[in-house]
Amino acid sequence: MERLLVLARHGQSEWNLKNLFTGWKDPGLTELGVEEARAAGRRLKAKGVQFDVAFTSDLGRAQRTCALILEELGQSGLTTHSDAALNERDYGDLSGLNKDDARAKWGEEQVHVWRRSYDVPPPGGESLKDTVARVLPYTMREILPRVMRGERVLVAAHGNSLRALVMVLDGLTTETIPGLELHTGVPLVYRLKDDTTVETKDVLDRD
Ligand SMILES: O=C(O)[C@@H](CO)OP(=O)(O)O
Repeated sequence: MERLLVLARHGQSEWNLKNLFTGWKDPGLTELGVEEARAAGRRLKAKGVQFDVAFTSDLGRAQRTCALILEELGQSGLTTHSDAALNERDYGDLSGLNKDDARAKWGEEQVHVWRRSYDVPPPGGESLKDTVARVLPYTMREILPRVMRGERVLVAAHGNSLRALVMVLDGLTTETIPGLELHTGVPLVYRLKDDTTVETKDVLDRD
């Protein structure tokens, strides 16, 4: 039995392009972001991938990416569950601020810690640990059981909400997770063993 789980970060958003902290704000995709999402769908199609169900967040950039991937696969209208549990990490008071301005104000190191550390939240926002605390229970309850009974699952979400999942799947630690970056529109194709550990992982990177 194939236990297929594909994770895809949304395509470039308007605030990614402007280098703004986004979190729970809800900007749309740029034209490049739309193309990134379609290209991700085409790369999955070239691998012969089809899905039985999809999951995404309550934010439009992820939902649109999910729909564009499915459209490229000829699977528009596939059952898709949206849930805030898969939302990007909340950047709190940093939301809407320019990342370079933030570095100038608080320093490179502090901004890197807020962006990539495990347990240090940005002011008024969520740490990755806080994000794991909502992504993981939802995944264990709603997504993993489907994968384990052979449903082919797509999860179209966000850089940090997917880092929460990749941390667990790849066995990363609080020391190694800061080094993990997920790129826009690059699907991670996981096949799991019957004990839920990872059998294979393919990164369908841009050519
Ligand atoms: O601003 C955000 O919400 C995230 C993802 O775009 O940014 P970062 O990669 O800096 O965590």
